[in-house]
Amino acid sequence: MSFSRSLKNKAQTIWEAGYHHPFVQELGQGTLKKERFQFYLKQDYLYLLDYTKVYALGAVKCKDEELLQRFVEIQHSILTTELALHRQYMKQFDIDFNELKTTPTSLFNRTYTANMLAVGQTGDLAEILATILPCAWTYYDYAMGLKEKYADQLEENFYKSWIEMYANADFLESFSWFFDTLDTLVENKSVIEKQRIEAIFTASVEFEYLFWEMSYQQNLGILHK
Ligand SMILES: Cc1ncc(CN)c(N)n1
Repeated sequence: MSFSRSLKNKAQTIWEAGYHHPFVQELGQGTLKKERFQFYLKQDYLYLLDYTKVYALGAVKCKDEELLQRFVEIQHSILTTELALHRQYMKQFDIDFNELKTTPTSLFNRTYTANMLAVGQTGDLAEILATILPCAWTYYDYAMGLKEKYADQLEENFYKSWIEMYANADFLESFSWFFDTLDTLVENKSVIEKQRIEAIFTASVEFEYLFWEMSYQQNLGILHK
């Protein structure tokens, strides 16, 4: 197995813990309390805005035109397609879009994006791909898992369009790009440099787990309790 494809196995324990987190499972069953999803939606919207900036930092470091185009394309699709679905759900929840302007970004949310933005500022392209990849890969993997596991309940599931957006076969193409690019970028790296990339990847998988937990607990941070 190639270096990039084996990263999931390196983070296996936390990867599986994320899939089995009650937030994810209840989403698949359609039983997730609306307040929890509302909390998640608002935090995730704020998260995604910062997340797209990591692509911008990656774009700055691209020497290759095709790579540059990919970074910009993925950034654009998050800012359009993914955020559009969030806005759609917000409407269904009667969340006024302006509410976001006064919604504090939770302490943990800021920690996660600050970590990625730091890798974006200080890391090379391989490290940047390692920090952003779990965001896309865990969602695809979990959504595919949920779609299959709860197939017989999917039609009545309020969260169906959320699951279907992430369990989208079109993503596969972008993953092969992620994997192949990362594998090329690590070709001449030492064992220690590769271990650092694995650690960056695993940290983002852990952050993903904690994002579910934060949303389940609707935890903005100590000062907001
Ligand atoms: C926290 C988080 N991680 C990943 C994704 C999927 N792009 C997301 N919307 N939010």
